[in-house]
Amino acid sequence: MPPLLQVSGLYKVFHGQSSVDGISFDMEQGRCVALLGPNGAGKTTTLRMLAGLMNPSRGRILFEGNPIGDNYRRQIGYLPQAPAFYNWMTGEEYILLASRLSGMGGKAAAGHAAAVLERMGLQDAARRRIGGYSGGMKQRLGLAQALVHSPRLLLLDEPVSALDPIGRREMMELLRDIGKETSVIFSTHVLHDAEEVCDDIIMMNKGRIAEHGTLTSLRAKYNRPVIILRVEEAEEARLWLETLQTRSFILESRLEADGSLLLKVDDIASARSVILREAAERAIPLLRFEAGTLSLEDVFMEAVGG
Ligand SMILES: Nc1ncnc2c1ncn2[C@@H]1O[C@H](COP(=O)(O)OP(=O)(O)OP(=O)(O)O)[C@@H](O)[C@H]1O
Repeated sequence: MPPLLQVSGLYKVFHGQSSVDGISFDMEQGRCVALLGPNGAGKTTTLRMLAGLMNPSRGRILFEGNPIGDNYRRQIGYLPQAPAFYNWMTGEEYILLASRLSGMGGKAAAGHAAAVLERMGLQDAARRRIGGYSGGMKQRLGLAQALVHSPRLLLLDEPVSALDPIGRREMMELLRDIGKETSVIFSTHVLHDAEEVCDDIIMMNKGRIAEHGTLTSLRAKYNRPVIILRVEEAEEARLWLETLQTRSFILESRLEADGSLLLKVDDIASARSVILREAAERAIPLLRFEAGTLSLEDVFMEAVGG
C-alpha cells in the first residue's frame, strides 16, 4: 500500500520569494506528525497546500498514491490558525453547517454533529451563540468542525498557540486522543507541544525541511555528549571558563540564557575528569556541573540555526 501522503518537491513562491522551498516527505497512515518551526518557516503555507486550499507553484502531493482531486476534501479535516466563526450562530448550527458542507445528508449530519460536540466537551454549550464562547471553546469548536466528517487526515495549524494554559491542556488532551485513531499533522513553534502529542517531527526553517524523523531517531542522531557548567561570579572562575573553551577536547561552546556554559565534547569521561580536576586545583566556585547529552530543544535550535 502506498503511504497516506507523499509530498515531493513542493514549492510555493510569493512575489518571487519561496515560502516553501522544495519540501519532500512521506507520511504513513496512523502517524501523528508535528510540523515544527519558527515564525515564517512556511508551516501555514505547507498546510494550506496539503489541505488543497492553495495550489503549489511546483511539486506533487499524492494521497494514497493518487493526485489530490475533488474527493480529497472529504478525506481531510483542516483547522486554520485563526478560524473565523459566525458569532451569531450556535455551536450546533455551525457544526451542522460544516457537516452538510462536507457532503453529509441531514440525518447523518445531525448524529455526527451531536457526537463530535460531545467529544469536544461542548454539548452543554451547543445551543449557545458562538459569540459567547471562550477562546478555548472556540478552538474546540474548530476542531469539531475539522472532525465531524471523520476525516482520514487531520491538518491543524497551530491549534494551541493562542490558548491560555487551561485551554491548551484541554486541547492537547483531545489531540493525543484523536491521534490514536486518525492521522494528524499539526504545526507548532513549540517543541514541547510536538513532543507531547506526536511520534514524528518535521523541523522546518526558511521554507525547507531541516530535520525529519521519529522523536527517538532524532534524539539518537543528535546524541552528542555535553557538559554544562556554571561558576560563581569571580574573576578567576571567569578566566578559567574562557581558557577552557579554547581547549582541544571542547568541540564547541555556547553560553546559555541562565549564564551556564554548554560545552560539546568528544569524550565525556576524559572531559569530565579534566574539568573537575582543574576546578578542584584552582578552587573554582562551581555552581553547576552536569554531564549529559544534547536535548531535543538543542537539536531544534541547531536545525533552525538559532
Ligand atoms: N499570501 C501570501 N503572500 C505573500 N507572502 C506570503 C503569503 N503567505 C505567506 N507568505 C510568506 O511566506 C512565509 C512563510 O509564511 P507561513 O505563514 O507559511 O509561515 P509559518 O511557519 O506558518 O509562520 P507563522 O508561525 O508566523 O504563521 C512568510 O515569509 C510569509 O510572509
